[in-house]
Amino acid sequence: MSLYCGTFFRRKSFGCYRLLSTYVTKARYLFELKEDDEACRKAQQTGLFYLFHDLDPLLQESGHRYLVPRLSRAELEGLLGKFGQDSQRIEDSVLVGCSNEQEAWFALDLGLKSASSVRASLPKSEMEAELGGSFVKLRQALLQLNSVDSSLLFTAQALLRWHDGHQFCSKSGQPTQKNMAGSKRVCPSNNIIYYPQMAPVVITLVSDGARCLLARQSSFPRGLYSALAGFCDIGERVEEAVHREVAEEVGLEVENIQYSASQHWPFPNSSLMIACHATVKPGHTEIQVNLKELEAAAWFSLDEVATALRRKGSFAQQQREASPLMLPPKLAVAHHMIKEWVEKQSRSSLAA
Ligand SMILES: NC(=O)c1ccc[n+]([C@@H]2O[C@H](COP(=O)([O-])OP(=O)(O)OC[C@H]3O[C@@H](n4cnc5c(N)ncnc54)[C@H](O)[C@@H]3O)[C@@H](O)[C@H]2O)c1
Ligand SMILES: [Mg+2]
Repeated sequence: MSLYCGTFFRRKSFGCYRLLSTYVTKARYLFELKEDDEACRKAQQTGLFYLFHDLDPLLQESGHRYLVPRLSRAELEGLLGKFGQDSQRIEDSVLVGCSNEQEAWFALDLGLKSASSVRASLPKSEMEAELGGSFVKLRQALLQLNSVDSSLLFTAQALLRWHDGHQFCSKSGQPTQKNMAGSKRVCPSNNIIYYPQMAPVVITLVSDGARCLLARQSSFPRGLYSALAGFCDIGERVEEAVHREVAEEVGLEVENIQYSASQHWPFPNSSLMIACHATVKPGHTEIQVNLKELEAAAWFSLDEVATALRRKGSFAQQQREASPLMLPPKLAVAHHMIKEWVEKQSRSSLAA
């Protein structure tokens, strides 16, 4: 039997040869780049770069989709040169992933305002003209990106935003320094290490066995309803946060909490969405909406939700067609949970 097959190959590890999957090799490589500044600096020589301007990613329109261009080191140096910047600026980039072939991917923001002239914000429209693309608000581009690109851009934007907001040590007030990969910042005066943070958020799809509970905030597009979401309080377990958020927002007590999925969500800051299903006790279904948090909440039947899930078109199109219920886009974990609930309910009504 050959020791080489498909995505597996040999690597010397702990004094003996063993097979490592492509995934494990990638994970170990990324770990090395985060830990070792020299290795990361070397990876920047052959890596690819996603560009941002003031946290908006560079995108290129292609029909109804957006493509996400990446620049080689040589292309990036050429661009920086045209705007009077030297290649030192490349070290401001943050590591966001790598290919199966260990080509490292970085994100670099050339538009963030900085006190230093070396880190000057480069002019947006001139850069767009030079690059043949535009810097687009990530929220606006969401529906026109594929899931791989959106996930990568979510990570990149969150990391760039975190670095921009953590330039100073909260203890000493001194400037902090980014490591080469951008996986941490250190205060040189007291060696405090700061790591990028995410806020845990629970999102719960409550069911009474036949219907599911969806709610909307006044900031949502007209007609859009989603599952109940809320930030975890410090010291809280996920189950406690689910109980509390549902009680706070709609005045119900839930049971049978089941984890479904999770997602990193960059809006408005970096959140880790933890999606759960839960049920209310039979008969305990009367909603009391907390109007400080929500504009409305209601129970929806399987038929109403399944019909809304099948609807295609942008929110604007659906609003023009006066759709009675609009659901979150496919890439939101709320969509995934609602779909999961519809599938489960449809299976059990078929079996009945
Ligand atoms: N991806 C998805 O499917 C999906 C769906 C719904 C909501 N969300 C996200 O979930 C998040 C939380 O939902 P919500 O707004 O209903 O939360 P919420 O019900 O906890 O209410 C928000 C309020 O919580 C407080 N808060 C406590 N900790 C906070 C923190 N770390 N950051 C910001 N505010 C904090 C603030 O007062 C804020 O106004 C939102 O940011 C939203 O973007 C994602
Ligand atoms: Mg909420």
